[in-house]
Amino acid sequence: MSRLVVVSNRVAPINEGEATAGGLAAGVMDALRHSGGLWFGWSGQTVPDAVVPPDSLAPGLPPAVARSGPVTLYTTDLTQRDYNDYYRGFANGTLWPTLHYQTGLARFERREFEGYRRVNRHFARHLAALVTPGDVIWAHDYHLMGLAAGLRELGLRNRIGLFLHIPFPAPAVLTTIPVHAELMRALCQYDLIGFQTEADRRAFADYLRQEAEGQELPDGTLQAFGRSLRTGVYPIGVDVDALRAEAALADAPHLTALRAGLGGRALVMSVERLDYSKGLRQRFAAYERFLAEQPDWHRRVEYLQIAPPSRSDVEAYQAIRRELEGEAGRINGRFAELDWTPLRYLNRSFPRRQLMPLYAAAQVGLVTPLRDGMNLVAKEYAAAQNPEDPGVLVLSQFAGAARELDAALLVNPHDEAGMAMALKQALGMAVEERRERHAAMLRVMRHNSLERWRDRFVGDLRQLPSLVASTG
Ligand SMILES: O=P(O)(O)OC[C@H]1O[C@H](O[C@H]2O[C@H](CO)[C@@H](O)[C@H](O)[C@H]2O)[C@H](O)[C@@H](O)[C@@H]1O
Ligand SMILES: O=c1ccn([C@@H]2O[C@H](COP(=O)(O)OP(=O)(O)O)[C@@H](O)[C@H]2O)c(=O)[nH]1
Repeated sequence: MSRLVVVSNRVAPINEGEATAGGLAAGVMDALRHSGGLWFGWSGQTVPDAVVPPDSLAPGLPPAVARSGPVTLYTTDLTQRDYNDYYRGFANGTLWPTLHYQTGLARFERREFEGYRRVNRHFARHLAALVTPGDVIWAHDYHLMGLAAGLRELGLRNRIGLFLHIPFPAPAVLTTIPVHAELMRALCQYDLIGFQTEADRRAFADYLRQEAEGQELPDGTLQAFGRSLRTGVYPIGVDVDALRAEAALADAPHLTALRAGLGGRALVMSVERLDYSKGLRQRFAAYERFLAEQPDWHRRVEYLQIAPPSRSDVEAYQAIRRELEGEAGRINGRFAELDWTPLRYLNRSFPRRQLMPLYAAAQVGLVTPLRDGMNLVAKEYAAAQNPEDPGVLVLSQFAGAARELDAALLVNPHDEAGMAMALKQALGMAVEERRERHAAMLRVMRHNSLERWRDRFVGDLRQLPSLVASTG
């Protein structure tokens, strides 16, 4: 069978047990561990600009190689300029906010877009030296919308697919990016584009129809910018059994410490990168409202928020961090007692295997992003629960996960009063209802597993008729 070559900006840490930076790295590593293959991406390190001359067409330093089980990891450093223009600039200053419907936080600099294209071409050159004609190439996420175009320029005719982990917005939102047409033209050099939800796939097809005179054929093929490509919906899943085994480690020392601190109080828990798209500000406000309206819950509940800093050199991330620090202090100042801290706010990351027993100990998982491609934490929380006495997942209707986990308590993350009510409902929910909701979520998660996500995407990519794969 043809070899699988994975490309993403972020790769998982090589050392087992280190905290993964986000759902993509966690999901791809879990998926690749079974099938094996080659994974190429950024090392997470930057080097001074002087290492690579500014106008160099060469891809820079040769990639470093490491092995993690059956996965061979090739990683490359970014120069400071590339990091600034591509990662911090166009990817996380323009694409991330816009694709999450936060156009007010997006900026656009032509120079950064050029940097984005330059790094995509550099990735393509590195990759071209590693792949053979029979390999299938599976690229990931918004950082690499231009990778297939770079590979085609170098003459590669391999089947190339992209899975977009984050939302694809309505055309009216995407077109706020001044270079949307150039970006989408490059994106159409992929043979297969996968989305988390049908709404995302539909929005992409709508864009091509409305803005690029595209067409959708009866068999689902899209035609635009002189290309034919396929699309599909592949919700990323989790390995329920592996997560349940991690969650069952009841003697973990950090769990003992948590239990001692709780002293029998109910635990409400949230975990995410400190990102404005995750809805922390609105969630803090909802919790404050809950405490103000439900004095009988004082001293009987604690909210643990784990929020490791992320992309901290992007201004919008610095602003949300400052704001949340202030809010956490204010809420505790308003309600805390000598023997009760209602909100514990931790700005550090934990390895996932340490998080799982904590989820299992939490009566409520509060996952309320303003927008999210999927949100794996929602699935991990549900997987961690004891089926006989499960906790309740309170989930944003705007997370991709809500399409599958509709047995959760769904909330609008902009509705503080609604979230406060949902929290009360979750904390008081009878065990029969909790079991029913949990069983329904577990059924969906077992069906839409991580394995199925990988197998369906890679299977569809492998099966593309060669005509589709080679036109261009
Ligand atoms: O690489 P970083 O800049 O540190 O950010 C971490 C990752 O965040 C995003 O994750 C997304 O993928 C998840 C898995 O499919 C999905 O559940 C979540 O909703 C998305 O936000 C980002 O898309 C990744 O590229 C980043 O590596
Ligand atoms: O301290 C932390 C915080 C998060 N995560 C993991 O990071 C991923 C976050 O993925 P999600 O899809 O929820 O959001 P993203 O960060 O990718 O936007 C999940 O697997 C979490 O378990 C982790 O291992 N340690």
